[in-house]
Amino acid sequence: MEKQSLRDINVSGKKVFIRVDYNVPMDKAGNITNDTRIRATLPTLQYLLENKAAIIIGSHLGRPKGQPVPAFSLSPVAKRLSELLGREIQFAPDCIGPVVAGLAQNLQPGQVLLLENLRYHPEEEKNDAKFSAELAGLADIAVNDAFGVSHRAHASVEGITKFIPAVAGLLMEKEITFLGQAVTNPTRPFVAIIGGAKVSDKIGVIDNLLGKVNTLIIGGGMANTFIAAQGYNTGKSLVETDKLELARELIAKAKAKHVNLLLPSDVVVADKFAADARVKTVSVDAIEEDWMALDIGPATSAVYAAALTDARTVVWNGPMGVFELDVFAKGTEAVAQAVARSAAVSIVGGGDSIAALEKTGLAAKISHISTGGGASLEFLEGKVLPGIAALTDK
Ligand SMILES: Nc1ncnc2c1ncn2[C@@H]1O[C@H](COP(=O)(O)OP(=O)(O)O)[C@@H](O)[C@H]1O
Ligand SMILES: O=C(OP(=O)(O)O)[C@H](O)COP(=O)(O)O
Repeated sequence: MEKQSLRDINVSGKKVFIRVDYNVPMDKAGNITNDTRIRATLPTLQYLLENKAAIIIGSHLGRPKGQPVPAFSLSPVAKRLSELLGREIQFAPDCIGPVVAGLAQNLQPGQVLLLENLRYHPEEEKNDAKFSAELAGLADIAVNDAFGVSHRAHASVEGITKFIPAVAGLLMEKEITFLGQAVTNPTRPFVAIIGGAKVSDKIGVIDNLLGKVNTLIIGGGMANTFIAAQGYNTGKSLVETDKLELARELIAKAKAKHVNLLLPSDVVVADKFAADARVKTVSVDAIEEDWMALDIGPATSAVYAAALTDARTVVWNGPMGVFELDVFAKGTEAVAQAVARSAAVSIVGGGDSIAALEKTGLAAKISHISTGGGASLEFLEGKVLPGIAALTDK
């Protein structure tokens, strides 16, 4: 790796601000439903503790839009981290301000302080210099172990590196090494699978991916925009209406580039977003006004599974449906089974994608589980992620 990592510096007796991605899925009651992103940072935290650093942890959770929204508090994460690390974690009521500065100042080597959600402040996402400087003022060194958010030029990810030396954490190092190897010279056929709900964030990635992959499989919420772009009614489905033209261009571009672009031919529709909804499978040209597409249908699953049989490299971000509800999890399960069965080097990334994969029990069959979804897609595109670019060169 061209960037310095924790191993290249001396952290003994230092205060270290570590940016992590603890944006973990939670249920409505506030229980963490998948803690992979927390567990993935333990080697870095243990390394820092063994090397006698005082640790200040910063993270976002969800998208609270610059407001202190209690449902997005990191408090449940503090509890889980304490259990996993087997030691007490101090939890700060905010991420900046005099109280936090006092807690950071008194922090001793071997102690751990978790800050409250960085996105409670709009300055985080604006990459505000004053906010970055205030975070930097808490510590001597910044460590980026938040691969999952390194495609965002945010204050705690990018801005902070302008004020204190910044290096990669051990998770970041692992992600870069693995994804780098897999995507520099992928064994073909190379298949990318994109689904999930962050459509406007990720649809732009498809343009570049069309220059890299042999087959592109689209499912989940992402598929609905493509279904609408083909002129079909999508009822109450999640659709990004301002991306229809882009979706049409992508369909045309795939054709011109001879990329096998696979879109659903059938979908599972429901009359509401709930486990007890009325549910049926319909062809994509038969979605009725008051219904919403919440999973790919069985015919589509079969086509997608067949397209994965001969794959040699697979990158997957975004579930094929609302997998959290069993009735809409079948498409994701079918694709997970096909990826697991194939001989491909497989990379599955993203907070919800990891949760979906673990629900299928097939996680052990995947070559690399990446903590980043959007980040791994942008890395795959060949983009330099701002959070990585900002780290100190070797
Ligand atoms: N057809 C759909 N309509 C609405 N939401 C969907 C649909 N398919 C999947 N989803 C939702 O997408 C979410 C995950 O999307 P995303 O955040 O993009 O994935 P990741 O976290 O893996 O990057 C899941 O919560 C899932 O319920
Ligand atoms: O969950 C995340 O991304 P992902 O859904 O692409 O895996 C990261 O924590 C980034 O979150 P963001 O997309 O709200 O910036």
